[in-house]
Amino acid sequence: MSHPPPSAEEIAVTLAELLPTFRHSLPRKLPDSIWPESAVALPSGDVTVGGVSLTELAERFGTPGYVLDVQAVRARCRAYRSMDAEIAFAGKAFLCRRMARLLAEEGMSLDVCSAGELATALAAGFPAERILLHGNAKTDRELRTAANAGVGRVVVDSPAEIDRIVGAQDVLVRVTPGIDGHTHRAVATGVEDQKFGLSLAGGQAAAAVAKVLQRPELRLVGLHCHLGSQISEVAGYEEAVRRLTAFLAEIAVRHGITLPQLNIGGGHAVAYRPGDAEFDLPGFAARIPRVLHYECRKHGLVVPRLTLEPGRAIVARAGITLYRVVTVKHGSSRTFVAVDGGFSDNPRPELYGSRYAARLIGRVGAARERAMSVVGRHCEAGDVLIPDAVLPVDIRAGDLLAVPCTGAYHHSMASTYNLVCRPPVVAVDDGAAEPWVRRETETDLLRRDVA
Ligand SMILES: Cc1ncc(COP(=O)(O)O)c(C=O)c1O
Ligand SMILES: N[C@@H](CCCC[NH3+])C(=O)O
Repeated sequence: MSHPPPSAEEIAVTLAELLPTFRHSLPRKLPDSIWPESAVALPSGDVTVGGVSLTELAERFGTPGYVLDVQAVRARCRAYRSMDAEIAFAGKAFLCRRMARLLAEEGMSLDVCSAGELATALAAGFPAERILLHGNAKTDRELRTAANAGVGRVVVDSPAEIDRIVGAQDVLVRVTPGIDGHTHRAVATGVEDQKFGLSLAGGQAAAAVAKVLQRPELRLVGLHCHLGSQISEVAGYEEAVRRLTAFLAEIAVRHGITLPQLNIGGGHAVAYRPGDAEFDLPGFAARIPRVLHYECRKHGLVVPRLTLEPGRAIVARAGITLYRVVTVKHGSSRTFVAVDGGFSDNPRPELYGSRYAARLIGRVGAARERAMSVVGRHCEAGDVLIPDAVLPVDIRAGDLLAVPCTGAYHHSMASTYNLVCRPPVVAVDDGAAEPWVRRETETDLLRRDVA
């Protein structure tokens, strides 16, 4: 007996039922903007990054651990370097010797803000002339080390510092332009009345310029400003270019000099969770040089060389943190998934209320998912990594979790709170894993404990 052919509606229902199963039976790229481009989800529930299995990385190097996709970092360096500008990576986002060597290979410059960052860059053989020294409280030792090493430029952040700069040095004056980048107030540095820079409106920037010019061994090469961090709008940068170009014109009139460099800092936002606002780099690359050229023409200035200082936008998305679930506790109103890391490897949720996503790695979890709190291991009730992570309901001790977009300001802000050792950084590239920074051990901790 022959069956009547299925209706279009029946075919659609069958396909819809089969599709999820089919989808999970093939490797697929992780769809959202928060994973490195190379991330692939496998039918087993594992994820590979840079061609390396995250499950294998966790087994080989332990957890918690930071994973860094080398090609993702290089791709971001190249995206920025395609602009007609000097690109100085902000070392505070993530720095180790191997990273400094990668940056040198990619033709980047480097912004350092401490003796430690400077020592790391120099130990890696990073060309000193491509280093800029930042900081609102540079010590004499740091200024001396920079001078001895032949560091390219010092970015002046206070009037008193001008007297303390050692030797013949190229300097930029850091200007506070009075621009709100609409970001978290802890990282908003373009606005008035805070510790960074010299106010444009208040005249402190103009006074600093005059003071630098009084020291003949210093060469004033340009102006700098940094609006803040995790800024998603381009408009603030356009306004910064307008205000700083007007100031360059004022300097030209008052002192008869044309400054050849304009550094408008970094701060370009990334998405930490799907749907978060991201910085529009192509829009920025199209608009900023146009505004700069227009303003320079208007003021009759030679167009200065533009410098950018992205940190987060270069490394954030290249990084992933791997955690092992230690215990799952069902509280009165929520489930707590406690992992073997936390505040010490990621203080950003507590500092800025930053939000992340997490993914179960290495097995296919229950189809049903629910929001739960991924919490750290530290002795603070606020040590909550993700208050609302959507995870399979059968999550259990021993499971592996990956938190993407942790390449910037995670390793660099890690602490040893509770004397918990800091995680390693393992770089992945073309199917191979290479530790760049090893895991800290209790012996490391005790080495500093000298009495
Ligand atoms: C002077 C300076 N330049 C560049 C950066 C890099 O910022 P981001 O990592 O947000 O690009 C910072 C940090 O905010 C900074 O203080
Ligand atoms: N540490 C901050 C950014 C500060 C930028 C340094 N000026 C963060 O994790 O977002």
